[in-house]
Amino acid sequence: MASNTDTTYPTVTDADEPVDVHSPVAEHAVELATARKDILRIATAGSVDDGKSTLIGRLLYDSKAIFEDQYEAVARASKGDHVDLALLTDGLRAEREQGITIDVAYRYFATPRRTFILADTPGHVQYTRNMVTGASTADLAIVLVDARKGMVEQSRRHAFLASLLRVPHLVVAVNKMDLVDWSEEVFEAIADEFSAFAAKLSVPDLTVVPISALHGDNVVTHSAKTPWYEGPTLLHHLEHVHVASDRNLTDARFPVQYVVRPQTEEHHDYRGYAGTVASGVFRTGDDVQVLPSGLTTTIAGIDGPRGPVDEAFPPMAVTLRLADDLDVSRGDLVCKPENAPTVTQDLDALVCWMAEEPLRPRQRIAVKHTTRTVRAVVKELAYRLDVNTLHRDREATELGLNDIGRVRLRVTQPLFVDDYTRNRATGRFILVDEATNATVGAGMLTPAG
Ligand SMILES: Nc1nc2c(ncn2[C@@H]2O[C@H](COP(=O)(O)OP(=O)(O)OP(=O)(O)O)[C@@H](O)[C@H]2O)c(=O)[nH]1
Repeated sequence: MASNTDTTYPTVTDADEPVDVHSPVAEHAVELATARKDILRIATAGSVDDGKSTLIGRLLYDSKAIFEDQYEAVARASKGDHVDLALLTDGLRAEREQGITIDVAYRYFATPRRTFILADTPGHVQYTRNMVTGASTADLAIVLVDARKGMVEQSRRHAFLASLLRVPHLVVAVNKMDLVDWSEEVFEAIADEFSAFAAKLSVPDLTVVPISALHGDNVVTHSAKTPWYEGPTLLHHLEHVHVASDRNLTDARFPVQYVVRPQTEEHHDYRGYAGTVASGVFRTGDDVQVLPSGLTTTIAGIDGPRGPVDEAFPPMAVTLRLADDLDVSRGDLVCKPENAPTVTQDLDALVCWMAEEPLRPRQRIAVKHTTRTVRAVVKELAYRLDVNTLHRDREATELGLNDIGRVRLRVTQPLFVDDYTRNRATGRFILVDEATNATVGAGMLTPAG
């Protein structure tokens, strides 16, 4: 068997992010994951001016994730008494958006305990779309609320989306506490209202923190202004929230991203299948099944970026070597014979529509599911959901921009799917306009109800 320790294989980039598939950030994430650092993926949401940029700036600054010269530039550009940390975030955001139509910017920061990948989803325009994009892979969502305004319609909407996307942990950051005199009553009223709403949504874990992003209170260090608050600071919670058990380590799913066949003399008989483990655990010697062929074999070896590894689990990017020379190609799925996903051409999903041009029955569209892209036709729109009242409008004939509804699709080739509630990686897909290649929707395969 060929050894690969001195061979550089291309890095897997696109199995984990639904939209920003080729970003260097995704590559970096894979790097970090394979280095086995503990990673927390965070999605942020808030309405305009709630202080999201300031909070992100504060987290980056206080965790020393920015360079001194960046801070000095921001300090010089700030008006008034305070250094405007939002300039930092907005500056980065502007840089990121130059020339590319990506709405979600990913940022990194790290503490000795954890590495954080923060999906910064601009609140004002198309927030549903941005949040769906950012939150579908998130371990935790932060919803910002302005303490002066309390819970507003968008807070409800963001909490609803986080629960719809099955984000396991929700944090409500009650910001601008300095503007309500650090009032415990104001904070408690918001916390109570939010908890009551979250209880209706099956939010598994809710934490509410009183903060001032501008002044840094309870963001990284405990504030002397809120002696009545005994909970964790925001960063402490982010560092300690327990996420390992949120990952599905039961159902082994490895969507093949590409076949690795180095063209060098030395490695001419090497063949591996590269991808990111979507769920479950793969070990050398395991019996596996490849879909759609249904053929079975065993794993001869697993190669990580730094050489062979004994086992692979999500979200590690690895190359699997199989004992038999099967015909495996991009879009195939490696799983375990006794625990295969559903193979189907009929998708029944909650779809969040993200295009100006509405979604309508009989429309043709492309479906991108894990590493497989297939053509599809919209068979039926069962209902459109009102996110504020949770009412289902069964008379609806189309889904407009940012609408959510239950849609049935028929795809031209089988997909290997799981229920989204069980497996976020194989239970979601994105909808792509065939003509423009733009992402126009995101779907979650959840049981019809
Ligand atoms: N007093 C006070 N002002 C704050 C606090 N956090 C943010 N602000 C101010 O609120 C305004 C809006 O903050 P941003 O961080 O730009 O708000 P945002 O939600 O990120 O807005 P977008 O980026 O446009 O979505 C700015 O003037 C901030 O300085 C806070 O804790 N206290």
